[in-house]
Amino acid sequence: MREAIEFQDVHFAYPNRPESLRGIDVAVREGSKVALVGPNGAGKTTLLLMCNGMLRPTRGAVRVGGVPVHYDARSLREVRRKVGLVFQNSDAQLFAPTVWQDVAFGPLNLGMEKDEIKEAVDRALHQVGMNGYERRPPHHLSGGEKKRVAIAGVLAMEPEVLVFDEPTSALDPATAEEVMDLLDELNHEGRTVLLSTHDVELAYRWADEVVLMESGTVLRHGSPETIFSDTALLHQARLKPPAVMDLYRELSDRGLFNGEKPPRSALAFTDLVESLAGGRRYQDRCGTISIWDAAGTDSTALDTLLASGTVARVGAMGTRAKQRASEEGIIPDFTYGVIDKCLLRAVAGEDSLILTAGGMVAHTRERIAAYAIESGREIGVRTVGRDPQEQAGGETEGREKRSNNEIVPDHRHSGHEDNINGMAG
Ligand SMILES: Nc1ncnc2c1ncn2[C@@H]1O[C@H](COP(=O)(O)OP(=O)(O)OP(=O)(O)O)[C@@H](O)[C@H]1O
Repeated sequence: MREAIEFQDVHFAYPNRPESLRGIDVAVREGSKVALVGPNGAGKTTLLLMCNGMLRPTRGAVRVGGVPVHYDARSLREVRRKVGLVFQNSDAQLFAPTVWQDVAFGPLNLGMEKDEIKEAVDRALHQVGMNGYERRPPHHLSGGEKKRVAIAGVLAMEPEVLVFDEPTSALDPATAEEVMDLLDELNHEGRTVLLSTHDVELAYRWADEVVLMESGTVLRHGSPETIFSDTALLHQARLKPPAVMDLYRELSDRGLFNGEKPPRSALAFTDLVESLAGGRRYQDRCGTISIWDAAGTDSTALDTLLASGTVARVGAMGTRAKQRASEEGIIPDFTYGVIDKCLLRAVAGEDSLILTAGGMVAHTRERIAAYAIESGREIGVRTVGRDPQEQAGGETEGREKRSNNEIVPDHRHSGHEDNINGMAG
């Protein structure tokens, strides 16, 4: 796999200051999700500003897509087309009088034709769920909305790599999770995502790879499990372990675990505890997860499923799905960590429905199927309106009987958000 961005022995000092970066060697693989983690002043922002040539190393080299950045106007234009940078503070990024003008700024600068600009802006606003806000002044938006517009401004230039400095800082927990969902969506579309954060919970469950920085150096680059299970390393970086890792370690110290891989989510943690407690205690029969493609126009099959009363919980995953849920009058129970939450419900014997769109439909099916195989559970999965119920290995008997005895949940009028749970993955 190619490297999206490479830093080779990168040093950097702000004028009249000691070095903020002291020999950084890091490669970010194409298509990966990488978190730069470290305490205040570690050099995360400084390193991110190198990704699209906003800062130039005082020594060393930066390569984007295998090509060294040369810092002349042509090379910088090329790099900025490939790498989109979203600042920590959206107010520093948004300056035009309207949302539309703000998002159009990048494409305009790239010299796109009028029609192309319109198409790029519409597409980007749609992607982040901010269509309808075109005429609004950005400074009148909420923090979460500003962040989405800032992301749209970058997406309008169709970059291959997205770089976010502290994407969730100053956002409330639910908005932060929704922004992370959006980042996942963008990654599933094939983009590399690199972000900086102090939030160890976020980095632990989200990232494929973690780069731990301290005092302008990389202390370690590795898997989230390796980095967050190393107490001495975290101590050196003045960070604390994620809650799920803390629990895992305490239980390990009491001899309850025996070298199992540390879990990264509530789902994985629950499975681990259950297996050590002697296997399944309840509900041999798992629920079915139905998936509805929110990009589709026909909602007849969705109406039929909801009217059947078999769906105990509904999750909406991704911007398009959340918009569509609102248009259909559905109030979702889960709006983040949706697949894991529906898998947890399925294991407890409940049927659920996931609204999602585009490439996320296939991803959701794959993730459910992979979990069913991994856990040896018979979890039903089907795409609403497309295929009959499939069983990831199991029988369906008893399903209707159980649902007939349940109170029919009405997702079009009620529903609730789960409490924010730092462990939900
Ligand atoms: N514009 C600047 N001028 C001078 N020094 C700076 C500037 N920006 C950052 N620094 C210094 O560079 C070092 C690294 O700062 P940087 O902002 O990159 O760290 P960080 O890991 O992103 O920190 P934080 O998590 O607090 O945002 C710090 O010592 C900081 O004081």
